Amino acid sequence: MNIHPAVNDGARTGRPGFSGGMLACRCKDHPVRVRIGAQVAHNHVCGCTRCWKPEGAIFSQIAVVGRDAVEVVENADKLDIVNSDAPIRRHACTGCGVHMYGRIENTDHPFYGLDFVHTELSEEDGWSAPEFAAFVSSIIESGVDPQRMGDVRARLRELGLEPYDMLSPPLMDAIAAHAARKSGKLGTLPV
Ligand SMILES: N[C@@H](CCC(=O)N[C@@H](CS)C(=O)NCC(=O)O)C(=O)O
Ligand SMILES: [Zn+2]
Ligand SMILES: [Zn+2]
Repeated sequence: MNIHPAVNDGARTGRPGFSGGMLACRCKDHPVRVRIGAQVAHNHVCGCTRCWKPEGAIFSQIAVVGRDAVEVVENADKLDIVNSDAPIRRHACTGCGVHMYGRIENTDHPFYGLDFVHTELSEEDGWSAPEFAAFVSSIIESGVDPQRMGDVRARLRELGLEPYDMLSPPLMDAIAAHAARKSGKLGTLPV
């Protein structure tokens, strides 16, 4: 089962002190290069239909990093936004189709300030390893037989990637806290 090449044989662990590296698209000529000037956080595999996946993989692998740490350093003219209406504007290479970074422009979005990147596009070792599996049920929308979902979730658990049908509890909590902060209810209900 090809969950994702970066995790199929067990994911590499991140290196303490690692502070970023270079991403490159898959074009042989004039590849787009994006410098990431920090370690990523919340690395995970995502089963949604919108995130870029390598050929044959059921999931993408995606992490976040502060937008100030993301800089396109070569062939920026090859980038185009996949869907400007999506909350995450995925900047993809028009040559090879790889998504180089996803950016949120809505300052009210709970994750504003964070960009989404695929660390597998880097040759460096040391990026934080994927920690969980998000949007797992969404793989059905890509064509996976619903009857295979038990096996997929079992395989994810075997790989140490707890499956969630949206995001992990810390990220879901961050989204809810953002909403509660806006409504003025944050922390007002004692438990
Ligand atoms: N079931 C939908 C889920 C799409 C979705 O909500 N994806 C999440 C995870 S990447 C998201 O935050 N999307 C925002 C966006 O695509 O801009 C699909 O697979 O297309
Ligand atoms: Zn390319
Ligand atoms: Zn996704």
